[in-house]
Amino acid sequence: MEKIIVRGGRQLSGTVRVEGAKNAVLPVIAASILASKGKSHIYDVPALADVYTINQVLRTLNTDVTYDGKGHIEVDAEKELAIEAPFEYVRKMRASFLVMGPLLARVGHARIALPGGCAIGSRPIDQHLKGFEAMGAKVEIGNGFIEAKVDDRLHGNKIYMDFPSVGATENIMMAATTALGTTIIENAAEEPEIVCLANYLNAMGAKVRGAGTGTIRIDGVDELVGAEHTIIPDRIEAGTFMVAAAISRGNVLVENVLTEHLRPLIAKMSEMGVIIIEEDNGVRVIGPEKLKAVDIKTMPHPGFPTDMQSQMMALMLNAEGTSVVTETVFENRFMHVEEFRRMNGNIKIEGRAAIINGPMKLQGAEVASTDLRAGAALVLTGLVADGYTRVTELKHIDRGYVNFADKLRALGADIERVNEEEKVEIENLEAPAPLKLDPNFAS
Ligand SMILES: CC(=O)N[C@H]1[C@@H](OP(=O)(O)OP(=O)(O)OC[C@H]2O[C@@H](n3ccc(=O)[nH]c3=O)[C@H](O)[C@@H]2O)O[C@H](CO)[C@@H](O)[C@@H]1O
Ligand SMILES: C=C(OP(=O)(O)O)C(=O)O
Repeated sequence: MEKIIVRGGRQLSGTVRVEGAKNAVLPVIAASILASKGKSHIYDVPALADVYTINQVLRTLNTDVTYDGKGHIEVDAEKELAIEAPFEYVRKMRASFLVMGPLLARVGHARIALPGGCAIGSRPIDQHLKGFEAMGAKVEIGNGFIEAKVDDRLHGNKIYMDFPSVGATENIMMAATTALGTTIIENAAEEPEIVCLANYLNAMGAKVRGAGTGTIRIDGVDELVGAEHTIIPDRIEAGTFMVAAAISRGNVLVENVLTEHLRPLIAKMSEMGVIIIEEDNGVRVIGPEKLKAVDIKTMPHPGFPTDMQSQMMALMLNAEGTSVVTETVFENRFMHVEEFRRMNGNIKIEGRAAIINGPMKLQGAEVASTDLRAGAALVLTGLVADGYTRVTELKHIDRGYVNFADKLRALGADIERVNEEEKVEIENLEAPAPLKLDPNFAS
C-alpha cells in the first residue's frame, strides 16, 4: 500500500507552480464531444487520475483522445458517437456524468450509469435531470442506468435551479448549446470553472452569455466545431499550497494563480494573520508566528469554497482561540475530523458545524484520506505535527493533485511517498515512487 510519510517541523520556502484546474478541465473534456467537425486542442491539462478517467469515458463513446501527459489533449469526436458511459468509470469519478448534456445535444440519446453516493454526501442529480426534461428529454432510471432520449432536438427553456449546482449548470449549459431556441438558466452556479467552460463552448461556436453570474443565456446554434482552449489555474490546488506555506510559518510564492478566484480564501487567511502579497506572477504567502482563530461557512461561489474546508480546518488547529467551520454545501463533509482526532486534534461537531479550540499540540499518526481534499489536509497537518504522519488511501489525493508530495518536498518539506512493503530509511529520504494510478478505486 502506498503512503505519504511526512515529518513535521520544516518551514516551507521557494516557489510552486499551480496546474490547470481539475474542476475546469473535466467539463471541458466532456464538452469536446459536442464538436461534430474539427479537432479540439486543450492546454494546461493536469496529469490527474480524473483526467485519465474522463479520457477513458470519451474513448468508450467512440472519440479519439490523445493526451501527452504534459498538458496537451487533442480530441477528435467526428465519428458517430456511442451513447453509453458504464459504471466502471462513473463510480470512479462522478464528473463522468457530465457527458450526458453533450450526448443529448449531439445524438439525442444517452445512457449513463447512476453515479450513486460518495463519502462527502449523497450528491443527487435531480437538478441535471430537471433541466434535461425541461428541454424536452424523456428520462428513465432502471438497472443502475439513467437513460435520456429526445424525439428530435432539445428545445430551449427557462430553467430555475433549486440550488446553484456546479455540475447541473455545466450539464444544462452544454445540452443547450445546440437546442432549438434560447435556454435561460436562473440561479446558475457562478464558479470560475463555469466561465472557463463557457469560453470553450463559445470558441466552438456556441452562444453562451452571462456565465459567472446567476443568469446564463444560451442561444442554440446548429453545430459546434473543435477549438483551442487553455484551462484556468486550479484555485483549490493554489489554496492548498497557500495553507501549506501558512501552517509551516513559511514563505512561499504560489505561481500561476488568478487572485480574483481566490478572494474568499485570501480574506479568511488574512483575518488569521497570514501575510498575503499579490505579485505579478503569483501570490506570496508568509505564515505568521501566531495564527488567529476565524469562522468560515462554505457557500457556492463567491462564498468560501467547500473544497478548501478541510485544509482551512488544518490551519485552524494551529490558531489561537475558537474557530467555527460551518459546512452548508455537502451534508457529510467532516469525515476528516475523525482523522484529525487521531493526530490529537480537538474538534467538536455540532450538526453542520465543527468547533475547534486551538492551538493544539498535534502528533503524527497513521491516518487515511477520506476524500481528496481531506487527504491533502492531513498531509498539511503532518507538516507541523510532532514526529511522523503516515497518510494512506492516496488514490483520493491523486484525483486532484499532481505530484503533491514532490511539490511539497521541493519547498523543503520532509516528505516521501513510499510503498509500505519498501523499508524506507526515513532519515535519508530518496527519490519518490512514480505516480501509480489505481484503475479500480471508487471516488
Ligand atoms: C468536478 C467538480 O467540478 N466538482 C465540484 C463540483 O461538484 P458538483 O458539481 O457535484 O457539486 P454541486 O454544485 O452539483 O453540488 C452542490 C450541492 O448540491 C447538491 N445537488 C447537486 C446537484 C443536483 O442535481 N442536486 C443536488 O441536490 C449536492 O448534493 C451538493 O450538496 O462542485 C462542488 C461544489 O462547489 C465541488 O465541491 C466539487 O469539487
Ligand atoms: C469534491 C471534489 O471533487 P468531485 O466533485 O470530483 O468529487 C473536489 O474536488 O474536492
